Amino acid sequence: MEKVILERKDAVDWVYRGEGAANLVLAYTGSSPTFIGKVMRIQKSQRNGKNGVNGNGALTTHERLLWRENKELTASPNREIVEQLYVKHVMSPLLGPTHVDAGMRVLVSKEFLESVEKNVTCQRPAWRVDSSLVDVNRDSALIISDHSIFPNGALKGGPCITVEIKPKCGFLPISRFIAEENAVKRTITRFRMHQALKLQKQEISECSEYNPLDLFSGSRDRICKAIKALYATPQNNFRVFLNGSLVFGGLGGGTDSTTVLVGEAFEDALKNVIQADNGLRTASFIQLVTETVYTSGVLDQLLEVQKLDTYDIEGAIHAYYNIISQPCMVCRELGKNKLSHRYASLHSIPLDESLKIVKDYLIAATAKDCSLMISFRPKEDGDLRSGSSHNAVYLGSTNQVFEYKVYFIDLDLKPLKKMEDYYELDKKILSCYSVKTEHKADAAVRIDTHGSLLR
Ligand SMILES: O=P(O)(O)O[C@@H]1[C@@H](OP(=O)(O)O)[C@H](OP(=O)(O)O)[C@H](O)[C@H](OP(=O)(O)O)[C@H]1OP(=O)(O)O
Ligand SMILES: Nc1ncnc2c1ncn2[C@@H]1O[C@H](COP(=O)(O)OP(=O)(O)OP(=O)(O)O)[C@@H](O)[C@H]1O
Ligand SMILES: [Zn+2]
Repeated sequence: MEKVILERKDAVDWVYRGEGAANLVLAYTGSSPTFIGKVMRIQKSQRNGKNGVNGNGALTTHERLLWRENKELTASPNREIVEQLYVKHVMSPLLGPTHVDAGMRVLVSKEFLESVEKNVTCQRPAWRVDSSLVDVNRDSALIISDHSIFPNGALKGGPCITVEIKPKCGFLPISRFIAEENAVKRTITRFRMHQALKLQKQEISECSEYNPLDLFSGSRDRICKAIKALYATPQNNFRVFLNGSLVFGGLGGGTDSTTVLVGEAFEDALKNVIQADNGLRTASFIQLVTETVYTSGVLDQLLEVQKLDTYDIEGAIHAYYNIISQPCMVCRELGKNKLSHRYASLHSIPLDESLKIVKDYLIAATAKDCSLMISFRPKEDGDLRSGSSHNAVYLGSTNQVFEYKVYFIDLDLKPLKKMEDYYELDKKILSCYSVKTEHKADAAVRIDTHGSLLR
């Protein structure tokens, strides 16, 4: 960890970049070489007093058991160090170290955090301010490379455009532990079903047409379809930054927040990057992102990690109860139901096996929730051979070559306790989706009856 301690006076150098449910991210505007080209990720606390299930402490006893093979994690004195080491020792080897920056921790004083909080409040979305605030009781924050610029600064080496994508789960589960009445999970993506629940809860105003299976398909056409859908309904799955400033998508995470620069304004923002006539740049940009996702193959690696979830929550939840040595609440509920014997086998497996099932499930959960940031800058010599540490991609429509880099962000460790929430949310998503499809089926029958009557 850096020996410096950031004090109140240092807060002015850090400006609001964005946030998610759990963290606030700031960009550096000062002149210290240690921080140039970096962002700071600060943990937040929830105003309702519940700090989610993440908590502030180190690993719980059961989590220590779960991660016992990762000595670095179990030896960590607090959650912040655990989080950083989880990225470094668990996620980075799985996703490829060239795509992950685990960051470095820096000490911060309470006054620094209080000052940062005060400075950025007016830029945060009101609903985020209402629900969370900077946790001023932490004594460190994470310093990570700013993935929305290239390492040598914002503008040196030409303009940089970055797309941030939160792809979510890219496969359909096939676990034999999925109950028959939930078979829809095998054919409809979790993303699509979750959209119905989010719509019902008014978290979004319309359902996205984005299909994660397209993005992960490995087919150029389907990847392009996915990017177009993300552009049409960005929610919290798609953002674009120009030289580190947000130019498209919602500010502050969340699913349906303010969209900045649409249509012509976005076309305009692209003008120094994409050499096409006005009105044609957005289409070329979508092509560039498509081509890069396709040729980089970076999502193949992510999909492999997501697929560590082989049991689905309907299977993994039983292993969870084995680990915490408590009566399985799920089997208890299913008690009188004849289906419960399906899960009996899971309660007689060795502890090691339960630990592996749940550990893999949680690693997969991280991979299903992370985002990737892909940055581009035009390559002046037009040479596809790299010549630098970055890869290059050719954009046919404008005859340009771009250097690009890909990084994963938000690779947080999911707390063990969240298994129960995962099970409950899965039930909610399914029940909301089933009600919706039943309504549709009813309506179809009514139309049909009506139609038949008219014939
Ligand atoms: O459960 P999901 O799929 O809704 O994912 C949650 C995300 O919702 P999303 O559907 O992507 O809008 C959610 O994102 P938002 O807050 O909606 O932007 C978080 O990423 C949450 O993770 P954590 O609790 O901060 O560790 C995510 O929780 P995890 O399931 O990854 O633990
Ligand atoms: N290394 C980085 N470089 C540039 N921008 C970043 C970086 N890390 C995060 N950001 C920006 O900050 C936003 C919030 O960060 P992050 O996703 O880590 O927050 P979170 O609270 O963990 O999110 P979630 O709601 O998914 O839990 C991101 O959506 C991204 O726009
Ligand atoms: Zn059970």
